[in-house]
Amino acid sequence: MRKIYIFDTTLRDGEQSPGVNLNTREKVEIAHQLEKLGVDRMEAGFPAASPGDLAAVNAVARAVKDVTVIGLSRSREQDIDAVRQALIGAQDPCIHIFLATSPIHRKHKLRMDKEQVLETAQSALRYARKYFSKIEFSLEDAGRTEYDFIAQMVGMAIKEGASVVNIPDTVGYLNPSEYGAIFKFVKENVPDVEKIQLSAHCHNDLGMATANTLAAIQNGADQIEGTINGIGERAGNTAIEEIAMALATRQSFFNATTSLQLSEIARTSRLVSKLTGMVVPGNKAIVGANAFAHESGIHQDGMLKEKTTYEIMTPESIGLKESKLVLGKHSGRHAFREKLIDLGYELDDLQVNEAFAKFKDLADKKKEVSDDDLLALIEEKLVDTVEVFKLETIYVTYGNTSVPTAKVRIVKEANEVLVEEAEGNGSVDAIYNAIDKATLEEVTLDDYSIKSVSHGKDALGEVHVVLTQNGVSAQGRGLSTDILEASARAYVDALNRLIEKRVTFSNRENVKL
Ligand SMILES: CC(=O)SCCNC(=O)CCNC(=O)[C@H](O)C(C)(C)COP(=O)(O)OP(=O)(O)OC[C@H]1O[C@@H](n2cnc3c(N)ncnc32)[C@H](O)[C@@H]1OP(=O)(O)O
Ligand SMILES: CC(C)C(=O)C(=O)O
Repeated sequence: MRKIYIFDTTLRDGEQSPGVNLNTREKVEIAHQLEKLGVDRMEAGFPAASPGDLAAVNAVARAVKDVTVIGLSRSREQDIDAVRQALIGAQDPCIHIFLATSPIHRKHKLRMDKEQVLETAQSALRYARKYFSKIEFSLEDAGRTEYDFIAQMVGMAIKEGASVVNIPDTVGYLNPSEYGAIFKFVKENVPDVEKIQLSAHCHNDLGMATANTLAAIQNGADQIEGTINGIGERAGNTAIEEIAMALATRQSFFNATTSLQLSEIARTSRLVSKLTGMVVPGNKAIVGANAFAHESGIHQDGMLKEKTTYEIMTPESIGLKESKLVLGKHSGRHAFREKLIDLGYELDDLQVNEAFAKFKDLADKKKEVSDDDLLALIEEKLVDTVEVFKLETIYVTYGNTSVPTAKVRIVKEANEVLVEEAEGNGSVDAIYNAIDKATLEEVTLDDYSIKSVSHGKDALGEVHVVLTQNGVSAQGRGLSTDILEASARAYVDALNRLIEKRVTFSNRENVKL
């Protein structure tokens, strides 16, 4: 199996993401983690960019031991000197020199013709060769460069002592068959190409960075360049974790592997996200929060029966603990029952069905149903109370300059419909006055408390009330994503419990008689 060398440029091209600025301490922390991940080479920065970056590259060079540390340089002596200074103390230093080769860059940016580009790169390589035994040369914007000029530039770089030649798709313009074809062409047409390693470096402007990099591997690339989480200039670079997992998951197809410790991927991704401030989208391949999460009932059922139905790789392989079955409105009974078992509840079919119906109602109102929401629902369901009064609807009008009013519709003993309206000194007071009017129960409210069961704006609110009637007290509990509805439910629940107590007491007295 072919080994593909991993050139990580999180600390250079990744840092070129707008808004990202890593200080020396942060660069060193990421570098240590990249070393644990097992990258072969790491580009620590662009030393000529600023004294701060030069110092940071130097700190990385001194900090890591088992990785080649690289500094980027234009084809200019002053940049090469900055890399020399930055890599003092590195165990295995390497300079990365680049020059653009495409007609657009030649004409508008460099204002050079082909001959000048060739000579500028040649003299930079000659100068660098005096100080570095390892040199990578990049043909910036190779993706839009004429084939014959690519061949000429690669041939020159080989002659001038480059050990790696990189053929970047700098602006993410190519598709996989076009990018792969360049590698095939170079392999077949450039003399002595076997003396060097060929490298792929892709950008994600059209979302094809990973596909293009894999195409390069299939066509002979020895090294791939990329960043953790795919961060980088504009739409970013090839995500290293995607290449590593594609090669690992489809090993027999690509017949290529890396030396990465795959189980360090998740940790590395989290660290890079934290220190760069670049949040990983939930649906990002491999490292997004949803990459191993399943929400829909049919998928969850499949996962519970056999994980390979919906997972082509395991979360453990990238260092995560386990897959997640997220309960939401698309979930089914299998996953719901499994979650209840996890939470310590073994319910019979009837109880599961009742709780499931309540859960679906809640899931229609909430994006995700948390464990706390479920516990609250289940515990409410498990206590059987006789429902003399059942709250059907409430309607509240409130304005800070008007008197709050509430209208309730309550069904008594499953057949009598009670509808009443009342005012109050607040919305909850108006609701409670309307319930009193409808039920004709005379009670005093001894306690009212409210708390949030879960987090966020759509959290379930839980209201507790204590009602007293003729010296007998009962508490009630109401749950809803709306606190007024939770308040009404708690009140009606307490009324039902009071009535239950009343019936129990009178039965006891009858027995005594
Ligand atoms: C594809 C890539 O990702 S390449 C890396 C991109 N990264 C960066 O640019 C980050 C670091 N850059 C910087 O800090 C600054 O651009 C510096 C310090 C390198 C240079 O700053 P300045 O001297 O002010 O030049 P500025 O950035 O405005 O212009 C770039 C100059 O370099 C030239 N240039 C661009 N690429 C190269 C190259 N590979 N080799 C030689 N010269 C180059 C441009 O033609 C331009 O030259 P000019 O001033 O004669 O017109
Ligand atoms: C310096 C080179 C390799 C680069 O970053 C690019 O072409 O995107």
